[in-house]
Amino acid sequence: MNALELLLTRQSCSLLTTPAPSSDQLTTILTAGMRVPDHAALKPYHFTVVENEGLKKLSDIFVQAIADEVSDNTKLEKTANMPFRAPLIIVVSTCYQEHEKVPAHEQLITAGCAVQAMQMAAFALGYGAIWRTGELSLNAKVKQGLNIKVDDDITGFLYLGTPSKQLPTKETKFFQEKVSYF
Ligand SMILES: Cc1cc2nc3c(=O)[nH]c(=O)nc-3n(C[C@H](O)[C@H](O)[C@H](O)COP(=O)(O)O)c2cc1C
Repeated sequence: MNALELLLTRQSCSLLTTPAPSSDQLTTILTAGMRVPDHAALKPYHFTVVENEGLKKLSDIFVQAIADEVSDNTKLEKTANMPFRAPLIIVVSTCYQEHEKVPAHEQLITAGCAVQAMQMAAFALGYGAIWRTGELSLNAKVKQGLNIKVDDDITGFLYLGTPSKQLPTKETKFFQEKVSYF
């Protein structure tokens, strides 16, 4: 797949199964994540790779994070199952740094670019992926369980794996309504 084909046809896939990217492929994906636009080269992100027993650990963290507020078993079960929607998850979080020229929102954007870059690398390798956040990404107990500082942000849970179903190609979104010429 060439670069333009990737950019013009990419789409997320939420139906993911094994195999996950191999160790070498994961290296490629993480390396792509490091190659993002980054003002002052702060590397204001962290990647937590969740696989194998890590998926169960993440599931436990999710459930414990909401257990005090939620008693509905269906919701608890749904939450427990979330990490098992893919064989590999990369949690991308920020590592905000004080910098006179680089405000926090720019650092968040860089971390977001890393999610996108890793998703694109996964697509180029023939895998599917979807970027998720949701209320758990804002939950302090989830951050604590993942060793993420409470003042940092979880930019995304990038779910990765092999598409279990070929989804129809989405229609092209036309740029005309979003572009003006000055
Ligand atoms: C920051 C961010 C957070 C997102 N969070 C979720 C989410 O929690 N759940 C979800 O189903 N999709 C989420 N999405 C959307 C999907 O990643 C995906 O972009 C969307 O389903 C549209 O599919 P497409 O990428 O094929 O256009 C999020 C996207 C972004 C950029």
